[in-house]
Amino acid sequence: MAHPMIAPSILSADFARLADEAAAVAGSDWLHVDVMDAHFVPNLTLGLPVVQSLLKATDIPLDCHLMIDNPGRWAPPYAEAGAHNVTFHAEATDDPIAVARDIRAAGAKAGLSVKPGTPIEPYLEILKEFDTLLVMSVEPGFGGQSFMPEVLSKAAAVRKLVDSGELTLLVEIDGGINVDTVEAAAEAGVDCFVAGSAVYGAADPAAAVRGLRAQAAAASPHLTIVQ
Ligand SMILES: O=C(CO)[C@@H](O)[C@H](O)COP(=O)(O)O
Repeated sequence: MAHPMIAPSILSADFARLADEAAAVAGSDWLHVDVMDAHFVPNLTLGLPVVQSLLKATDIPLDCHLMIDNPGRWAPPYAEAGAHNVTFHAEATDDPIAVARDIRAAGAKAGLSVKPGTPIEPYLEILKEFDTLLVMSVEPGFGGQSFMPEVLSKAAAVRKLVDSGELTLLVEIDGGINVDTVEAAAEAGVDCFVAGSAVYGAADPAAAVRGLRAQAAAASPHLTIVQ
């Protein structure tokens, strides 16, 4: 049994008030931080200095999702800074194992992310080097897009390997997660749900987090809320 983890994405928050926006989602399991470089994805967000400041402003573990080229160069400093998770894209490097090992050696959990069109089969063998698999359910780059249900087969395939004891990692999903989609993701075997607009667009973001967690727990036999 796993606790359904909710990770609000600050991409949908007010960047001028990040400390307050982190406080607004108290009770979240992780705070998802989208780092975009305008090369790997067609958008530019924030980098290491903002993450260093956020680390001082919140106790919520930071789940840094690097949508950047050359993660081998840029990922370890996020781990050294104190990020809980540092996730990079399979499509951005020829040597994901080396990047994962560097992240872990620097003290963080290592995550591998795949775009919607990237198959998971070529990466199954190396997932033992990772603590999380982040399945993108929208094209990375922007919040507020529609959920792509066709990616759920990837989450389900990895869930099977976790349940059979062949792998130990968390299955995370990112993009278009809201009250209409969270249950399908939970049924597919997701452990951790990133939600941007569904949380920060809500009148009460902390209540939205609790609501998504309760929906996920109710939808899947592998999830139960740990208080
Ligand atoms: O990584 C990304 C987008 O590239 C996500 O983290 C989005 O920020 C999720 O936003 P919503 O789809 O939940 O609005």
